[in-house]
Amino acid sequence: MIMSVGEHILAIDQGTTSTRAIVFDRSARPVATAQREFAQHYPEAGWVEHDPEDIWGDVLATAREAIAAAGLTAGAIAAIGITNQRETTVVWDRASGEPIYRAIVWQDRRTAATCHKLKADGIGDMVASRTGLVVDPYFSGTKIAWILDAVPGARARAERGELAFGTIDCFLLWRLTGGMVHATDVTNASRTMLYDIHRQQWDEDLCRLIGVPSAILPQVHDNSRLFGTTAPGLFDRPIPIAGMAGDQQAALFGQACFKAGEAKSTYGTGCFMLLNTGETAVQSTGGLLTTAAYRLNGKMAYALEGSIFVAGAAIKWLRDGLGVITHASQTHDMATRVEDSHGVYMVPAFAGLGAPYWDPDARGAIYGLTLGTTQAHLARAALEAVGFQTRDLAATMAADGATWPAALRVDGGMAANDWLCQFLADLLDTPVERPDHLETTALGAAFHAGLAVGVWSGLDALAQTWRRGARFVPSMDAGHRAALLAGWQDAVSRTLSRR
Ligand SMILES: Nc1ncnc2c1ncn2[C@@H]1O[C@H](COP(=O)(O)OP(=O)(O)O)[C@@H](O)[C@H]1O
Ligand SMILES: O=P(O)(O)OC[C@H](O)CO
Repeated sequence: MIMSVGEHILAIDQGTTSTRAIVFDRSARPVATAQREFAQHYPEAGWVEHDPEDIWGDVLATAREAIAAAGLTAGAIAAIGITNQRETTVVWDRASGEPIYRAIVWQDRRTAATCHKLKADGIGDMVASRTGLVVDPYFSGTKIAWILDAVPGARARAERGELAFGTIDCFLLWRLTGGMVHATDVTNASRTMLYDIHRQQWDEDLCRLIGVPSAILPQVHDNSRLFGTTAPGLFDRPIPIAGMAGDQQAALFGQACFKAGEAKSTYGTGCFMLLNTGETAVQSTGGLLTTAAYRLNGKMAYALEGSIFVAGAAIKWLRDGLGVITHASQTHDMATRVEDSHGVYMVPAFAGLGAPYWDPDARGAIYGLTLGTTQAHLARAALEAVGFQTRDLAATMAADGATWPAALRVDGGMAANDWLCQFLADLLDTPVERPDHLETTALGAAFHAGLAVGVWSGLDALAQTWRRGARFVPSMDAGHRAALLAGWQDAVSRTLSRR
């Protein structure tokens, strides 16, 4: 264990649309937050990029702001925990530290044709059995290969060991340590389509087949350990970086879902439901992912994951694309104002469909429009789509034989919406529990870092900090639920690309 004088933990939560830094105290309460939204780049249809320099600038600025807003100096920070949008891929020059291309974001579909070819070549079973994933542009592997082929000379430089790949956690660790450490953690590695989650090492066969030289890959570590120390000059004192985890696994950890059979669903840009399956890596037959939940002291816990690409992003589209709302929270009152969605179903396949359909070529659709359709019906249909997709994941988990939790814990910006939480409870026929603050992703990163430096003694101490804010109990009758679900299934089947 690393000994440290401070008692606070700084969590960096680098998300898809914004970067947050949150200072937590020993009782796991957020004492100060700083947040910045950053630019999304859509250079071509289906492409999504971020500027890694924007991300780095925002991380540093929000980290400093949060420490100052808490009335602290770096000396009071026992450790930093990093959590991040997963899969998003950065390749940089080891000598200069400069990215050779913008970050290709997890939502980006540019490698769909490559993935179709890989599937046609028959590597789907190998990918599933070794990495727990499905062959899809979502994951980092084909994005890395794309950058190496698109940037002149990059492949040769990668083979000579001059370039480094990292997901956002890894890139930030590199920058925070002044280029001293090139490492990631098991949860982020398990999203690359290159990492064998059973043998817990990079898979040379997959690297060769996907076209990724192993010289580019980072070291892979437990989630909770000393990853490195911040470079001189970044803060008024060097701070240990002692926790790292992909944001969805961090949320599972922050929700204290430490036992097999406990699950959380996070509603941000997308929706990600993770069920802790303990030491057993459950292989889904229905399109869910098997993924590392966390590894502590060398011992792996696995999770079954359902990944939905569009949740809050549909609400953002109502605001920014259609101008139907000016603030996301308005959707609550709009959904409440109408009796039902008036037969409108929205299938938000803006970035293809993820679990359990895995159709990268599907595109969004709205069905059932009439002259009586209002903005409120559209808003309600967008919220309902999030519920229906969650129900699809839950049904697949049940079909995979997984133990369904007594209650589903929810978090993420969109979980602030009471109407959505009640609809989730009704559709899932399971109580939905919301913690008293929704920053569980950041908290999970703080937990990992705090465990490593002794701020918390172990998982029991962490579990005791979980505080329920609200509970939503199912109240929809079974016939109504079945009718709604039938309409949804019909809408989805009309949207699939049938490739
Ligand atoms: N009250 C609300 N009702 C519905 N959607 C909301 C509400 N508040 C936020 N959202 C949506 O949630 C998303 C923000 O959640 P957040 O967890 O910050 O996302 P991320 O970490 O993916 O950037 C946005 O897409 C926003 O449209
Ligand atoms: O940034 P978020 O919260 O939308 O999460 C993105 C996921 O990690 C993508 O797998």
